[in-house]
Amino acid sequence: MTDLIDGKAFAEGLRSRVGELAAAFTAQTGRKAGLAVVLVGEDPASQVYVRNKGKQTVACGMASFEHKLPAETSEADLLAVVEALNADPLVDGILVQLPLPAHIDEQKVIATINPDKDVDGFHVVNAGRLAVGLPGFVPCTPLGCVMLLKDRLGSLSGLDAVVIGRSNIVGKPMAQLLIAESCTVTVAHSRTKNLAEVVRRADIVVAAVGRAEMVKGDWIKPGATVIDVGINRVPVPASAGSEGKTRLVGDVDFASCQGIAGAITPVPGGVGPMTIAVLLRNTLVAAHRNSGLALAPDAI
Ligand SMILES: NC(=O)C1=CN([C@@H]2O[C@H](COP(=O)(O)OP(=O)(O)OC[C@H]3O[C@@H](n4cnc5c(N)ncnc54)[C@H](OP(=O)(O)O)[C@@H]3O)[C@@H](O)[C@H]2O)C=CC1
Ligand SMILES: Nc1nc(=O)c2c([nH]1)NC[C@@H]1CN(c3ccc(C(=O)N[C@@H](CCC(=O)O)C(=O)O)cc3)C=[N+]21
Repeated sequence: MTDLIDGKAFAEGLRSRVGELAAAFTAQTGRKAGLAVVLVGEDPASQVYVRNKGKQTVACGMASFEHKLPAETSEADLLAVVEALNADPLVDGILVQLPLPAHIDEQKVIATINPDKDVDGFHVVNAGRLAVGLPGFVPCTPLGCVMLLKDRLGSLSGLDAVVIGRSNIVGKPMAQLLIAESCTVTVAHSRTKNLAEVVRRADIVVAAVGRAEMVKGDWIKPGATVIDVGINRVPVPASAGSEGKTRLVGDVDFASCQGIAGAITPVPGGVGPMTIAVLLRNTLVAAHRNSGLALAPDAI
């Protein structure tokens, strides 16, 4: 039997702990922890994310500041918005939605965010801290994946992990976190030879590819734990009344993994909700640090 890893339920629990600590923060400081989200243009994936995030930030007792800028916004204007947020004492965390329009240099924008407000963990300072094992902000999606893995498996020590994807926001930090958990980590990507065979060695498979249902059940070692990071919107197969409708699927072919994987995250309801819950957690950690308040490392 393949167990379902209920990211939605786990994320709800995480958000309720964040909510309690956010209320305590407000009682102590007389203000709410604040998260600013900057969205440039109308990328559909980012819009899904912003919609869920805004609601959940407020539901956790934190302040949400949304800055929606037109797609034609210049790089200089965006950098000025980020600098204003860096200087704003009510803003603890800053998230600039990626991808940005092609005329804006993403690295330049990320480099402008104060690393102490970089709740996405994308700034080179935080990437470097993660690489050398210093405390800092860790990217939300991979951290959420590790939380689910540890909840399911306990210690990850000595397990073989294959991460498919090597992006700066998911694949690379995911590999760093799994190394820190003492997994033996393989990072696969578009040039990997015999991908199915590589994946078949893994006790843990993390798919972050951006290709709908690419990873098949017969690539999975029986009993392996499968974490599907993919968020792909695909058309519903043609039938009466379904014209123009879409649904979300992951990078893993969920149906063919049934009866083979030991456990698997669904899409939706798996990693996506964890990303937002960890973002709120990181914002609360930032609020404490930026106010000089202590927060036990294992408090959330
Ligand atoms: N659930 C969540 O909260 C989040 C979900 N996502 C989703 O996760 C997925 C990955 O996102 P992201 O890392 O930003 O994507 P990127 O497009 O930045 O990276 C994709 C990676 O997959 C690799 N890849 C592409 N095609 C293949 C292939 N055929 N075989 C093996 N590897 C391949 C690429 O290799 P190469 O480097 O060689 O090009 C690249 O390293 C997407 O579906 C995205 O929507 C992203 C962020 C958050
Ligand atoms: N700076 C930055 N940081 C990000 O973390 C970031 C980003 N930019 N750009 C876009 C991607 C994508 N991403 C998602 C997070 C949650 C869901 C999510 O909540 N998904 C729900 C489904 C939502 C629905 O029903 O449509 C789920 O999987 O259950 C989706 C997508 C974060 N990203």
